Amino acid sequence: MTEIAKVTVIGAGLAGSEAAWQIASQGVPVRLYEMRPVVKTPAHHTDQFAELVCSNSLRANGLANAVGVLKEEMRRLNSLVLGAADRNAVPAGGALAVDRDGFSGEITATLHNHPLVEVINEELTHIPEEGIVVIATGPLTSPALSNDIKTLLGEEYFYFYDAAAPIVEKDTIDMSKVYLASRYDKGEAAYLNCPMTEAEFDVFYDALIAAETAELKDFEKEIYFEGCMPIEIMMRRGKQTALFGPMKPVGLVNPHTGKLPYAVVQLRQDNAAGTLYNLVGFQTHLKWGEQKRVFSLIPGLEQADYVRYGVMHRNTFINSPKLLHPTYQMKGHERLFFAGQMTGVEGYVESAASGLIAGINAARAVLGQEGLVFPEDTVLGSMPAYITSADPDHFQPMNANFGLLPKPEKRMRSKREKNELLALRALDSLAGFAAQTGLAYTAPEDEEQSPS
Ligand SMILES: Cc1cc2nc3c(=O)[nH]c(=O)nc-3n(C[C@H](O)[C@H](O)[C@H](O)COP(=O)(O)OP(=O)(O)OC[C@H]3O[C@@H](n4cnc5c(N)ncnc54)[C@H](O)[C@@H]3O)c2cc1C
Repeated sequence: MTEIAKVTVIGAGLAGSEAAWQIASQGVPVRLYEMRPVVKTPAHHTDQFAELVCSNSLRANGLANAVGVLKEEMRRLNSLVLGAADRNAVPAGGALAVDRDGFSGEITATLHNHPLVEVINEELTHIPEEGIVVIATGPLTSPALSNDIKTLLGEEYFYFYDAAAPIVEKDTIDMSKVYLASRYDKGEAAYLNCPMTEAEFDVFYDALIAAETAELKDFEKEIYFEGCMPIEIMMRRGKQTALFGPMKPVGLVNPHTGKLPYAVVQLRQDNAAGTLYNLVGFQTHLKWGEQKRVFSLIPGLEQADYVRYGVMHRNTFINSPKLLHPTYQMKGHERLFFAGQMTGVEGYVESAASGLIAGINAARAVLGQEGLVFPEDTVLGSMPAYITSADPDHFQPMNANFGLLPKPEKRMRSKREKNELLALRALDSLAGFAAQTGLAYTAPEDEEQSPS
């Protein structure tokens, strides 16, 4: 019998651990490289796999929230990370929070004890030149490997920090107050514009410069020197600065009044489906609650729902819209897979979810099977669909959210009903996909017993 080739997984974080598990679960051997504790990162404290570097919460657990649906999908596909999280859960209301040592300890032991997993505690400084490789080295990828990846991808497609503006759901914008226009009517009217009077701008300005900001970690302080300025810092330099910058009204006559507004906040379409819009130039370091409070002073955004708040933090990630297939394979280098935060998915669960898909597909590549593109109406599939189809010129990482899923066929009365429908549709779609592709799938007990 011919020996099955080993897959190399680099990084035993949330994504790499899940990827290694999924590969080994398909009978394919894995060589898993983890540099800790030999080489440390600025945020990890232990030598354990899948260490949670900050909060011990994996966020909402129910189906009312997209990240809850994502967890349920992962449970059904035999996820190591979700299994360990459920077994090490601590009381946290509607959230899934874990005993961090128990959680990471279980994942570490499971992989160490797996007969198909060889663990090597070593920093890889170069991408191996042969074989199938999953690169899952996370937001704090070691500098040597970062340089090697940057050389492979091209400097312009590799980023060291994430300076993202908030993103809102289009359905929650008050469309009676905003207008569609491009500056000087050039090209198609691509922006939704939120106009402000001088009095509205003054109130907004005072609230913004006094709002509370999140604390920067020491290793994140370099960010501001890379030429990226948070909106609140720009505003603190003087009231006029933003009026000549991101809030400049020139060329944006308000068709409701026939006049130029005093200031404008522009919203740019963020996904192909047109369900999400970002606040152009509003990268910010304000605390999330403060963003909701201050940005609700922008006409049209009073009731807006945020699928992602603005952030500025150290984050190694790549331009996935240019570089990746939805299988998490690199275009033109299909033996290389990327997984985790570095692909532009954001969060513990999302990182593990991308590891799950990359792992399944890496094993399939070794076995000579075609890669699987998960359906876009599952939360698992909506993430690679987003990161590989977003605008490459303004690409920023993204959390799981219902705005990434195709709209329901019929209009629902309330957002709650719409989300319920999207959640059930996602789980149905995953069950159908698993049946069709032969993916190992565990139905929940009530589904198994149902007569249909
Ligand atoms: C400071 C900080 C706080 C965060 N807090 C949260 C939070 O509270 N909630 C949340 O949902 N998300 C949070 N995130 C975002 C993100 O979800 C986590 O970083 C998550 O751990 C990403 O998973 P990952 O598998 O991509 O990377 P990681 O979990 O970081 O795993 C990458 C692994 O690769 C290893 N590695 C790196 N380079 C090499 C190399 N050259 N050779 C071998 N091994 C290597 C690292 O040691 C690490 O173990 C935070 C991120 C940061 C940076």
